[in-house]
This record gives sequence, C-alpha cells and structure tokens, in this order.
Amino acid sequence: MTQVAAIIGGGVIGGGWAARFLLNGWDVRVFDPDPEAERKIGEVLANARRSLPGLYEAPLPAEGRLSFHSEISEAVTGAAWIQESVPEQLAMKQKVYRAIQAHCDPAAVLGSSTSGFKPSELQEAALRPAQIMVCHPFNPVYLLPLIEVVPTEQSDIAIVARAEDMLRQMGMYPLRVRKEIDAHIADRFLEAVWREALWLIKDGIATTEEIDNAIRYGFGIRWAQMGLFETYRVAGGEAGMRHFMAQFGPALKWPWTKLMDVPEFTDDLVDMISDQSDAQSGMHSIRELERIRDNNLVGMMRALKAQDWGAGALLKGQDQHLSAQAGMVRHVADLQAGGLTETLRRAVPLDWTDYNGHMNEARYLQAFGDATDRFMEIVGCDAAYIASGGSYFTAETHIRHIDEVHAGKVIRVETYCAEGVGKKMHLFHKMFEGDRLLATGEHMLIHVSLETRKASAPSAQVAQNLERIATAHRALARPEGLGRSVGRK
Ligand SMILES: NC(=O)C1=CN([C@@H]2O[C@H](COP(=O)(O)OP(=O)(O)OC[C@H]3O[C@@H](n4cnc5c(N)ncnc54)[C@H](O)[C@@H]3O)[C@@H](O)[C@H]2O)C=CC1
Ligand SMILES: C[N+](C)(C)CC(=O)CC(=O)[O-]
Repeated sequence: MTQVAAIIGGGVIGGGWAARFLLNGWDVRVFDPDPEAERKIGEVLANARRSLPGLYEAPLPAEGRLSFHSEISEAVTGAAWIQESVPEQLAMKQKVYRAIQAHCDPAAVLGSSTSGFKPSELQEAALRPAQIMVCHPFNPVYLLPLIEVVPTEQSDIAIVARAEDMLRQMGMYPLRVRKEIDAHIADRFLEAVWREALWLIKDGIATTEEIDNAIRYGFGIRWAQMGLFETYRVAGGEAGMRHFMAQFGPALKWPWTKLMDVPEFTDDLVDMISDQSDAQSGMHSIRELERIRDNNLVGMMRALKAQDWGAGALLKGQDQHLSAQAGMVRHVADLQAGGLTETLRRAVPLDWTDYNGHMNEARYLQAFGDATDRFMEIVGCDAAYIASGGSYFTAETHIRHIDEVHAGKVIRVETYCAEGVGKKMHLFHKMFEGDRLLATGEHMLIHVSLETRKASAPSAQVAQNLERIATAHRALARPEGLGRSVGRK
C-alpha cells in the first residue's frame, strides 16, 4: 500500500521534503497557510523531477499523489511520516506539534527540520514527547542525502529506527547524532564558516564573491569527497595525521579565527552583503540558481558514484535496490517467453544533456553500451565471468537518432539478439520514451580472452544462453532498420 507523508510547512525545506517523498512513490499531503504554497512547491517539484531520477541507473517508483489541505487534521490523519518544516521559532513549532499530535497516529514518525533546536526543547509541552525527533535535512532535500537524526533519552527508539529505515529506502543517509547539542553537527560548521565570512566582509578583507571563490575553487571541492579529517590526514603527507597536527596545532593559538566574536548585524553590514550578493549573482533568478546548483550537484554526485566513494557509494547501493524493486531482469532464467529483452530502464541524467537542451548524441551510445552490458550479464557474462578472463569487445556500431529526449524522462531499451553463434554476438537495441521510438543501436560484439586480448570462444554456458535467446528472437518479427548502414535514400 502507498505510504503517506504529511508536510507541515511547505516552504524551501518542506517543498524539498515533499519532492523527495513523492519521487520515491509516497503520497504527500501538505498543510501550509501560505496561499502561494502550491505554486512554490510546484516549482521545487519541477526542479526535482529533472534532477533526482537521473542520479540512478534504475527507475524510481511511480510518483505519488500530491494534495493540499486547509486543516492540519486532514493532512496528518493516517500519515506514516509527519515532517514539520515551519519557521525556526520554538513556540511556533511546539504549538504545531500539539495540533499534529491531537490527530496523528501515535506510531507515526514525527520529524522536525529544525536547523538548531535540540529535540528535548521540541518535546517540551508535547502530548507524546517520545514521538518527536529532529530529522534535519540539507537544501536541496530532494538531492542531498544527509539527514541528522537526533533523538533524546525519552524518544521511542522503535520509531527512530523505523524513520532511519524509511530514509534509507528513499536513498538518504541518516546520521544518528548520539548526544543532542544546539545546531546538531553540520550546522555548527556552517555557523562557524558563516561567522568568519561575515567578519571578512565587515573588515573589508573580501567581498561575497571572493569568499565564494575561496571556497568553490579549493577546499569546497575537497570537502565534498573526503570531509575534514580524511582531507587533513592526506595533508600531513606520509606521516599522516600526527604530522599534520604537529605542524598546524600551534596555529590554534594564533589569531587565525574570530570565532568567539560575532559581528553586529547592523543595517550597514546587511546592506553591504546584500549589495555585493546582488552584484555577484543578481543576473540569475533564484530558480535559475537552483537549476545551476542542481546541475552541478548531479554531476559531482555521479562522478563520486563512478569512484564508488562517499555520497556516490550511497547512490550505488540505491541503484541495486531500485533495480530489484523495478524487477529488472539480470539472468536468462528470469526472462519472460515470447518478447524482446528489456535491458535498460532509467531516467535521463542532467549531465547527459547538452547545449541543445536534450540528451547528447554520445549518451545514446552510453545508454546502448549499458544495455549491452546488461544483456551480457543476462547471458552469464557477468562480473564473475569477466574476472575469470572472458568478455566481449564491441567491433562495430550503427546508431540511428530518431527523436530527442530530455533530462528526467524515463527511457527504456529493448534488445533483439540477431545472432549469437560462436564468438559473435549481434545485438539490435531500440530505445523508447513511453511508446515513442528515440533511437536504434546495432552492435556486433566479439567474445575475447582478456588474457590474450584476442577472439576466443565463450564458455559453453554463455554460448547456450545466447543461442537460447537468439532462437526465441528469430521467431519474432525482424526489427525495422536491422542491417541498415548510413546512406542516402
Ligand atoms: N532554508 C534552509 O536552508 C534550511 C532550513 N531548515 C529548517 O527548516 C525549517 C523551515 O525553514 P524554511 O523552509 O527555510 O522556511 P520557509 O520560510 O521557506 O518556509 C516555512 C513555511 O512554513 C509555513 N508556515 C508558517 N507557519 C505555519 C504553520 N503554523 N503551519 C504550517 N506551515 C506554516 C510558511 O507559510 C512557509 O511556507 C526551519 O526550521 C529551518 O531551520 C533546515 C535545513 C536548511
Ligand atoms: C542556514 N541553515 C542553518 C538554515 C542551514 C541548514 O540548516 C542546512 C543547510 O541546508 O545548509
């Protein structure tokens, strides 16, 4: 049965949560008194639809239903997860919990997006304190996986564990904060960096743009993949962390930080920062900036996936979960009789699109290459077989580009095996979006020994599986376009 999430407060963060739940197949009910909430969430959702699905190599589940409610009771009744994302005011949050708990299921997860309040403060004066915990996300919630989960000693640990499990199901990374503290873990860093930045501007040392450049051309990229301690361990050279601390430990006593002081937030300082920020970024609307940010995040996270590292390793694990959930065939024994073989189903990633605003021609080959890899796996040429020394190399390819497709759209590939005899594997892929034919790809592959790098016979099992599929496909209509070459009519 479809699970229901209630989003209480649908601004920047509530909108991001709504998108994360919806695109993972949950129904979402929103309660927000802002008459503009529906429009704003619609815009966040549009950004999420073009960026999140393409992070994965398998399709997300069918999108859930989104509804808006004028009564909090209507939104929360029967919901398995209630996420509070109202403004950062303690009294307001506490009042909202009382309204929620008067109607919600006592076993539901009741998470708060609070950036800084401790869960014990949120629990004060609640009807059922044990149900409330901090689930602190990062903007954009639909792309960034981290959720700081902060319970208290009063918390119902079964609900906390269930919340963490549900977050993992949605491809997120719950980081349990073992001891509550103002601003949790991550926002303590952000606050420290923010304070330093305010001083640098106030003291006329740097502009908003220079500070952003100091981050994005250097340590910001480094932090995204190794964090702080692993980065500094490497910075210690061969002697590692101890050497790093010996060298930079004394700096702790030097005036390298103004962290204990907070610059006064005068009108002058606010004006100076706003003006500099307008000059730096005012040529882009906020929605444009969000799309630029999302393009960059998707590219970086997919690059980390190729390295099986950090947030990318998390994506890789989620790929396997989504692939199994979508029923993608991985073995010849699981093929349905009488049809073509589905070898790829996924959304078009943002970083596959080009200056023409659609999927770049090279990515058609990438998708067909991935489909071929899957076909090889299905006939038994899987990772273990390849590790044992046998594989296929592509000898010839012919692609027809028939129609365009855009980021976030689900494409699928059906594969016809035209020949599977001896060393040869002759495949004809058709790529679709829905029923619309986008491209065909014809590929001749030759089985090789990875030791001699020369053509060789496949194992008896692979040959038999291949022959079985080729025989079944010969009984089907010969695909239009098979055997065509580039030429004028
Ligand atoms: N903006 C950010 O970068 C992040 C914010 N957070 C936290 O998320 C929470 C929400 O922040 P934002 O989304 O940035 O604020 P926001 O101002 O964009 O959205 C707040 C929303 O709550 C609605 N609202 C006000 N009173 C309400 C009520 N009684 N019931 C239901 N809805 C109500 C408002 O109409 C508004 O749409 C805060 O606790 C904040 O600390 C967490 C992570 C990052
Ligand atoms: C600025 N902030 C404290 C609201 C930031 C966060 O809470 C997390 C984020 O997304 O940066």
